[in-house]
Amino acid sequence: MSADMDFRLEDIDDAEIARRLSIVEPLTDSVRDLVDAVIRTEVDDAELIAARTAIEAIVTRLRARQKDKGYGVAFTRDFTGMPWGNAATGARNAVAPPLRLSKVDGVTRGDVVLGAAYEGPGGHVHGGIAALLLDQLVGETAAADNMPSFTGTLTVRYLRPTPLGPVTLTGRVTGTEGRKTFVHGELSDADGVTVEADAVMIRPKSFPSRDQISAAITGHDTPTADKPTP
Ligand SMILES: CCCCCCCCCCCC(=O)SCCNC(=O)CCNC(=O)[C@H](O)C(C)(C)COP(=O)(O)OP(=O)(O)OC[C@H]1O[C@@H](n2cnc3c(N)ncnc32)[C@H](O)[C@@H]1OP(=O)(O)O
Repeated sequence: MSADMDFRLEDIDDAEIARRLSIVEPLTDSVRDLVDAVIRTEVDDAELIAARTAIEAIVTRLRARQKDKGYGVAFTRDFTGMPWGNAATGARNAVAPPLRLSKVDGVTRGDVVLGAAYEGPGGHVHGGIAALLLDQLVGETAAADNMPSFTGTLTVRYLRPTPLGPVTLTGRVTGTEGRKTFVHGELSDADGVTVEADAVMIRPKSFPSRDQISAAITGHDTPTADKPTP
């Protein structure tokens, strides 16, 4: 991970974050609903074509103003991260299931319902989706002070198929060694663990420090990442 990662300042407070989320999260939910409806609908071809026309009109409206590339990661001045485009948990990303992870007493945990959009084997969760969620889980578990580590190695064991429906994710740090953090993660259904993962998370030597990022987003410097982190 290098210096050209997209960090930027959003000079807003918690109330403004909440206000923005109150607008975009329902929009993202509606798009998830749309994806689910397209998969499961049994309406006739004329209805499908009419739906496509309506969706294309909405896409044109949204593209009236848009970013050049991805959403990037915005930070407030007090270093609250807003990774709203994130593929696993982004608040503006309808590809991501509506997963929110939180850390309590060293255990990261989250609950989410995986519907038709996440199917692999019939009626069951796609293995890549399980790996995606576990990767995010181990990432957030290893993150300290909102500074991410990156996945070096992720070993995933599929113990039994995971039925579509509600699942729980739990992760905990099992050890640290220099810039490496070892994390164990589990994805479970109501009957227990279906997929487990062990990860080596690494704080890259070329990653800018929190101070460098802070300076970059407030316009005093750029996160050149020349100086290795200790
Ligand atoms: C808003 C807030 C959000 C906060 C929350 C954000 C959550 C985001 C979660 C998403 C997680 C992701 O998907 S991250 C994206 C997927 N991952 C990536 O793209 C990573 C790509 N790879 C890299 O960038 C790099 O290769 C690194 C960072 C993995 C390692 O680079 P490095 O820093 O130069 O490492 P290096 O000095 O060579 O090695 C350091 C130590 O790690 C070991 N090591 C090196 N590579 C590996 C490896 N792949 N697997 C295991 N171990 C490794 C070495 O043997 C050494 O051990 P020793 O000699 O010290 O014992």
